[in-house]
Amino acid sequence: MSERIFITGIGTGVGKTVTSACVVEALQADYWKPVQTGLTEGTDTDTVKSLISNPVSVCHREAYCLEAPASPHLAARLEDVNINVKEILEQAHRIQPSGRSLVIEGAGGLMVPLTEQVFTIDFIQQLEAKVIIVARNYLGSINHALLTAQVLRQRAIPVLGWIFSGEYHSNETEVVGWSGYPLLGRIPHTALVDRAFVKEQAEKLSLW
Ligand SMILES: Nc1ncnc2c1ncn2[C@@H]1O[C@H](COP(=O)(O)OP(=O)(O)OP(=O)(O)O)[C@@H](O)[C@H]1O
Ligand SMILES: C[C@H](N)[C@H](N)CCCCCC(=O)O
Ligand SMILES: [Mg+2]
Repeated sequence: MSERIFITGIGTGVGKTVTSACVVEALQADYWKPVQTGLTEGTDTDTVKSLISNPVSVCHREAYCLEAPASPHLAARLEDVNINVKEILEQAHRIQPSGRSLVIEGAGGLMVPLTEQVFTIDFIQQLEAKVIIVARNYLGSINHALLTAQVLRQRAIPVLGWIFSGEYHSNETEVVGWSGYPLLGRIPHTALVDRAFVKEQAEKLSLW
């Protein structure tokens, strides 16, 4: 089935990339990070490439790789680059694998601006993608998680559900209940994020 699955988060640094690798592995899907910002610690694409072991998945080249570890709109401005969302959407059509899903990872959360006019949530809508929300437990995460769910519901964007990353907290169960979206799984904290861990976690996810 040729689905577009957009991996968003309740913010940045919540585990989207590791979760993307698990979803890619579980579905033998392709992976794409259209806009990468911050290059000093390597790219999410290279991270996912290093974590998947199935022979089918392809990790596609980013549409934009920007130096500054910042919002895409700002990182682009700092490099005098113009992010062209129309061209990114055209690239999405070109790379969509036939008969398999494309896992697309955003930068940060839903309201991160790609340009001064187009926010990540607008981009998701234009991609006609279904969404997986990645959440991590920290003081303040209930608010971030429910705001994310609320905006997706208000924009009638199809949501597959939640994947929680890191240590379990009882808040998870309540956030799932309050949001009305299902729990697809959780990816526990591990001392070593490697292929074996991703393969093991991929087998536990209930994605359909
Ligand atoms: N299950 C896990 N166990 C241990 N460390 C993890 C786990 N998941 C993610 N991490 C680590 O947490 C950090 C942030 O995770 P990750 O890069 O997946 O976040 P992100 O949401 O993709 O961030 P960005 O918005 O920059 O794309 C990384 O150093 C990653 O290796
Ligand atoms: C640089 C980092 N790796 C992220 N991809 C960028 C996240 C941008 C967040 C913008 C914001 O919400 O303030
Ligand atoms: Mg990432």
